[in-house]
Amino acid sequence: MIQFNNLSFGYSPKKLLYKNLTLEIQSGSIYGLLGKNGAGKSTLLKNMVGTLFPVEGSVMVNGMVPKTRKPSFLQTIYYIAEDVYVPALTIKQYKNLFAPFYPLFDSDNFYRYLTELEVSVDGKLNKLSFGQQKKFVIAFALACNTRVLLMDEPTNGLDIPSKSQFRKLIASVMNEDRIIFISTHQIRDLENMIDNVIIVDDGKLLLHASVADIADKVCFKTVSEIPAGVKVLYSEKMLRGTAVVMENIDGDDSGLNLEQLFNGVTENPAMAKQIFSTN
Ligand SMILES: Nc1ncnc2c1ncn2[C@@H]1O[C@H](COP(=O)(O)OP(=O)(O)OP(=O)(O)O)[C@@H](O)[C@H]1O
Repeated sequence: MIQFNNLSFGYSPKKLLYKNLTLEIQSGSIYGLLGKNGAGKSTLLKNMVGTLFPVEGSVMVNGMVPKTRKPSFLQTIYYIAEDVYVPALTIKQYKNLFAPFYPLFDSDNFYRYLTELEVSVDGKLNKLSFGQQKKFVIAFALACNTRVLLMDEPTNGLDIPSKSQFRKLIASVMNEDRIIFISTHQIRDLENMIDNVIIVDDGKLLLHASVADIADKVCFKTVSEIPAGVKVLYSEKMLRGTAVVMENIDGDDSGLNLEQLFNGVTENPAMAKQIFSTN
């Protein structure tokens, strides 16, 4: 479990980005972290891995304090940054150098993931294309078998087949002890994969809800007229009617449209709060 307890964080002491953030992230779940540019997504991930740390309050990852960066903590968490960096080493050299830091590293699976993601194992890593480097890092991260896996824009730069392969791999490595936490703008890449959604804006937590809770509280419809007497979180004129995200008063099961949900929550946070705070 990851617990943010009244966490405040700012890059400058005079201007806090997060103020009193309290949030609990459960094991056994895949989280999608969404937010506009500059909303504070990467900052949140860096607080979890301990490269940034709170000004006030705390963050605990499976009972450990990230900022101490103890080996016993670092071997349980893997963070894929948005911009990957790979040294001028072969895949084998890289594995021999870095895998020993992760006691649960699975070499057979590592090569299997590379094959499934179609990353060539010959030559130096820095000669691979950006997308191939990204896939190499994903394969390595998955093979580390850490209890916490944080990924910042993992599908950025991946081609279409690789994105679906990525989703399959994530589903295959998930278990009840693990937390997989993905920050992204590529909303479509997350649909059908995540079971919890977190939306932040300007350092504020606008939404933390399970996909089941979202389906319970709102429905996604295309209507000819915007319905009256019901909370409409978001509407958008389409070719055939108006797409709406509205309060789910009839218990409809209309699936999830993360993009529309995101637009509704960020444009209308007060209404989102009202809808999602009801039981
Ligand atoms: N090293 C830094 N020093 C000062 N301010 C920073 C630093 N890194 C980020 N910020 C600021 O903190 C805020 C949050 O940045 P962050 O990178 O967490 O956003 P993000 O949601 O990940 O954005 P994006 O989607 O564009 O990657 C932004 O206003 C950004 O300018």
